[in-house]
Amino acid sequence: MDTVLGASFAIGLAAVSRNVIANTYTLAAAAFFIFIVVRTIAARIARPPYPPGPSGLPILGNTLHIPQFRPWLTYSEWAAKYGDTIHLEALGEHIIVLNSSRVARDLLDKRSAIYSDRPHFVMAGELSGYGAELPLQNYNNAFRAQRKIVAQTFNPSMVSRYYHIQEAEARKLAKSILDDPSALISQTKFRIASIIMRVTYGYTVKGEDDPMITIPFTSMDNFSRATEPGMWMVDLIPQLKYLPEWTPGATFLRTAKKWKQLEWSASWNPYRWCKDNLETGAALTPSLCATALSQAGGKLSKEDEETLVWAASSGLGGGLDTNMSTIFTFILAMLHYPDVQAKAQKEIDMVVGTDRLPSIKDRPALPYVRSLIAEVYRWNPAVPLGLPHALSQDDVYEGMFFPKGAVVMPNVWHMLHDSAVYPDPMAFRPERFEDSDAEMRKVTDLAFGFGRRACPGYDFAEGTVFAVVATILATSTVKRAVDERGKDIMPEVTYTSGTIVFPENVICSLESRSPRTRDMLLQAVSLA
Ligand code: HEM
Repeated sequence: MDTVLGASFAIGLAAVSRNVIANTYTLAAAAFFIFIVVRTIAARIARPPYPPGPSGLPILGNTLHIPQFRPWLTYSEWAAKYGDTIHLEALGEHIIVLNSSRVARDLLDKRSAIYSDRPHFVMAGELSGYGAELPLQNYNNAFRAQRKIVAQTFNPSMVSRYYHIQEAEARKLAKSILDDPSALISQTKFRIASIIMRVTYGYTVKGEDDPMITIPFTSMDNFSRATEPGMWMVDLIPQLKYLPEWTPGATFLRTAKKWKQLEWSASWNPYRWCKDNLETGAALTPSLCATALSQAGGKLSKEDEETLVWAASSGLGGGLDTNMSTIFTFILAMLHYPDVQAKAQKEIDMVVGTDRLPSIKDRPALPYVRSLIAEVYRWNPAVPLGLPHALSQDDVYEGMFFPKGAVVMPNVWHMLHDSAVYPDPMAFRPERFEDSDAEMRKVTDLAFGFGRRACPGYDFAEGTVFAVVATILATSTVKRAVDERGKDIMPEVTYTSGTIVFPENVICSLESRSPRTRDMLLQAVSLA
């Protein structure tokens, strides 16, 4: 009996203590939950509010609000409702859109010490190998070392050494479009790539199917796919990167591996060619790679060699599509605004004369052509939302809280279409600058990015764009192409979506301005 009582007592005691333990856990969990809620609310009360923006759904936040197609237009519309600074939150990621040049300057330029990081792309940056390249590189020592090399090669005092290369390719481009207008896109790509390969590796491209450019082209296409927003689940759930490659559904891992190998070849092949051909003299100087290698006597530490490889390969990545987009926008503008074209041609004829082709050194004497180019950058900037920056520590600006890690996107398109600054912003009007270089510079200061991440190829790009625009205007007139029924084709002013945008369906024909301009062009091409 005692044993039974004792056993029942023991069982009862055990039950009571299990209950007490269970209750204690429940209480502890509840207390912890309340602590987290109170702490979050307290933190929210203690810190200033986020900038205004559309209110989000629980958990998803603004995920469904984020525009995928030509997002700069939606953000531009939102500017009327939310103002210069818009806050969005998607699955815990904070996005800040800047809609005014004043705010972009205050943050991205003046506070660039903390606004110069890049967002983390798992698929593109980590898995596919593009994170080593300057445009995606985090704001760290590797970034500084690469950026120094690129800046040294393309700084304003260096760029005149490349003028003859830019002019020669511009002449070849004008002649090939004159001969075959349907080659506009392929020839522009080929000629711009030829300029960049020459000044980066001292390499002379052999033809449109030269693997030294076709491999980087494929790699750049892969890059666009790897950075496509919302395309890769692993960017939302980074832990997926730890899946074994054979896991069903993990094809992205195999794709990334292939892309990484190709990116590796795209970057190392031209570098190795340059290194192997320094002594033969085939790798020409001055050029980013050949000059750096010869200054180092052909011998670099492993770390310095990697820095050079990735710095060099950022030239095509940064310069190809941006230049192409700008040239196509110029063509589109000339089709829609023939009076602007005629006025620019008249200026070239008056200043340069009709006995020689314009050179990049003529730029200072051609204010209308400079204004026309500035208007191209303003009318339809190649990178309408800039490249996203990321914030490396918490910040407070005009009473608003910007959290560490936030992605900061300057809506350059909106800034350049602010009717208070640029009346009738959709019209192409170089006259709006009144020949003032300071006013033109306000445009390029936005179109080429901000602070410590601003485009290091700016001065060089200005040379290429000027050489192409001035050569085409001096020798030819951009006209509408004609379809098979003899009807003029006028491409609409519509653009693709994406980080770097292109006019859709750009098509034109070129007509020699005179037999004399045609002869001069042929002669320039045969000498080049
Ligand atoms: C019309 C031509 C060009 C335009 C409109 C343009 C525009 C831009 C823009 C908007 C950025 C982002 C800046 C930022 O993050 O705030 C950028 C970055 C960059 N550009 Fe350009 N660019 C052009 C030509 C070039 C050329 C010719 C090169 C090289 C030879 C180049 C190399 C780069 C590089 C390496 C970066 C990344 C810089 C970094 O992340 O620190 N760009 N460019």
